[in-house]
Amino acid sequence: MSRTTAIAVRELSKTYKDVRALDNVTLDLEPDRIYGLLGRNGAGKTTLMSILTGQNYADHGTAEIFGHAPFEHDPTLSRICFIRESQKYPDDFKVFQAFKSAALFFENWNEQLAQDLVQAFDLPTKRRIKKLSRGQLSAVGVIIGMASRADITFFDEPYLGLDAVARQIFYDRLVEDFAEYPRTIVLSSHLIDEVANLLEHVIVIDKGRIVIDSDAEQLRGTAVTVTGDAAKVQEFAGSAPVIHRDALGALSSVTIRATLDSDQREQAKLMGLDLSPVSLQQLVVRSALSNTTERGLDERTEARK
Ligand SMILES: Nc1ncnc2c1ncn2[C@@H]1O[C@H](COP(=O)(O)OP(=O)(O)OP(=O)(O)O)[C@@H](O)[C@H]1O
Repeated sequence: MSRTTAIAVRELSKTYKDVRALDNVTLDLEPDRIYGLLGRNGAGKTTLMSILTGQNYADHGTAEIFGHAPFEHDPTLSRICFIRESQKYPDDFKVFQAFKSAALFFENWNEQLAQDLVQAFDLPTKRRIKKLSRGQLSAVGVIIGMASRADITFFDEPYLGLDAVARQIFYDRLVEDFAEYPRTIVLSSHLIDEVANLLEHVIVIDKGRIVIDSDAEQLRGTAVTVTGDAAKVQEFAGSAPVIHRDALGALSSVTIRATLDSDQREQAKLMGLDLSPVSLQQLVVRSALSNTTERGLDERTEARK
């Protein structure tokens, strides 16, 4: 593992009875970056995060955080904060007590940030946690995750029940605080378009396998949608792999995997074609769909043997 690696995962696999939740996952995550861990329901995101935080075991392979297996090394665990969608707190805990115990556990805890966020989310700190609404409960997790300023923070779909305004507060404050106190953030989310601008690096997992592991900017440049006269679109697309195709009479709109240079862009313009960028959400959805199709083909071929 190089000195610049925060998380190193090698050939990690995990099977629950007949479900292969992780299938030979290898990844390196650098410190001080915001990662998006994206994927469909049941793709393996929570399983991966729970192994990385020492709350679950892999059947095969290794996972290291700052050079240590998390479950064997307490000092490493205290550098990690894991906020889960269905975070559990002790019965009868009040909100402020949850913050007090987090402050004791996380050495970089920032009380001022916690208080600012309490105000921003309008959270009743004296109320018992079990009486909170679903969105308020999520706000407690978000506040702990942010105010912990842990070296690595995992947010596993932390927004359940948060309204659009509260989610925007979360995104804005995360970016603001990250700019001042960079750390490694791993954010798992289904709301890809909402979080797209936050992410510096994107990891897409599908059926336990990594299907995309790419810098977010680079990833956006790997596909383009070409729209115009169907024959010209076809000519321009040539043999580039097609991710998606829409036809409307003589017009067509084709999304291709290609990184265009300025000459090719000029050529498209001369041909009267329109080029538009592909959103992260589209790329992720298309990758998951093509993985499903390929896996389906693999499995059908296997079955015939
Ligand atoms: N304790 C368990 N016992 C059996 N199967 C499990 C267990 N935990 C997870 N699984 C299965 O493993 C697969 C991966 O689950 P995981 O929770 O990691 O997915 P996820 O990507 O976090 O999904 P979601 O986005 O829906 O939260 C799923 O098929 C799930 O049903």
